[in-house]
Amino acid sequence: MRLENVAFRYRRRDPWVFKGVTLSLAGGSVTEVTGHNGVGKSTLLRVIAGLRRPRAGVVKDRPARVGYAPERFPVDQPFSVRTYLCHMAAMRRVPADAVGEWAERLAFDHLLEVRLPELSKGSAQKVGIAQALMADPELLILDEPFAGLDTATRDALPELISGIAAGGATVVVSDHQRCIEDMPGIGRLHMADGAVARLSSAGRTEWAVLEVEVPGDEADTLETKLRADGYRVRRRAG
Ligand SMILES: Nc1ncnc2c1ncn2[C@@H]1O[C@H](COP(=O)(O)OP(=O)(O)OP(=O)(O)O)[C@@H](O)[C@H]1O
Repeated sequence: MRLENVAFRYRRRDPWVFKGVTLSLAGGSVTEVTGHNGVGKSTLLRVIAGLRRPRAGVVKDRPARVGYAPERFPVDQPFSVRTYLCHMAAMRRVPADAVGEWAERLAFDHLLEVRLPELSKGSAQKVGIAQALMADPELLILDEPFAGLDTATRDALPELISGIAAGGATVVVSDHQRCIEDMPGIGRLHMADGAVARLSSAGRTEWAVLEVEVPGDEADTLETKLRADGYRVRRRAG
């Protein structure tokens, strides 16, 4: 699919979230979107998914079957996990067996009878991811899927994502935590100042290690900033 000169703002008098965005997203590719908080990653993902219409420009050749997992899964619906997922499966004409299979793969099968509002943040995140994956999507959009996940699921998700891309789907992931940055062949989009730049991985293969000491109360902010700018950050205790 392709975005041509796409611009978006929420309301007519609002500032543009982004402008002049032209990019192609190939079938079989995984693309990581990075950028500071509030720069417009979720908004770009919603436009790519077709949930928001661009105010200018065009989106061409969006695949028909889209799976989208929002940054925060809306848990205020009065259903159990099973009822919700079976309903989503029926809407997408997916056999109901898929619910149990995905619940097992994402390790929340013990929560199928729990009501959505009673889920923990990470478990709700898994349900949101499952409903996106279940649709056998040709375009898969995951907005910060790693946030709040337990280690086992966080470790398993990159392989799941690359498997879906290997089947020909176009995958776009916003990933503050940089959990998929080392995925072979991954494409990178970086958002800043209302523009989207494609970063090449060429020239980025040789990494230097720089030790920096910062005041403890600034460490979290700085870490987030550095990660959003595309750097790898490792914390040392003490
Ligand atoms: N529904 C909305 N209505 C109006 N403005 C919005 C809406 N959603 C987001 N915005 C604004 O659009 C801009 C981009 O927000 P967006 O959530 O896309 O950023 P983000 O890069 O995903 O942020 P984060 O990293 O914190 O998730 C922000 O200024 C935000 O306040």
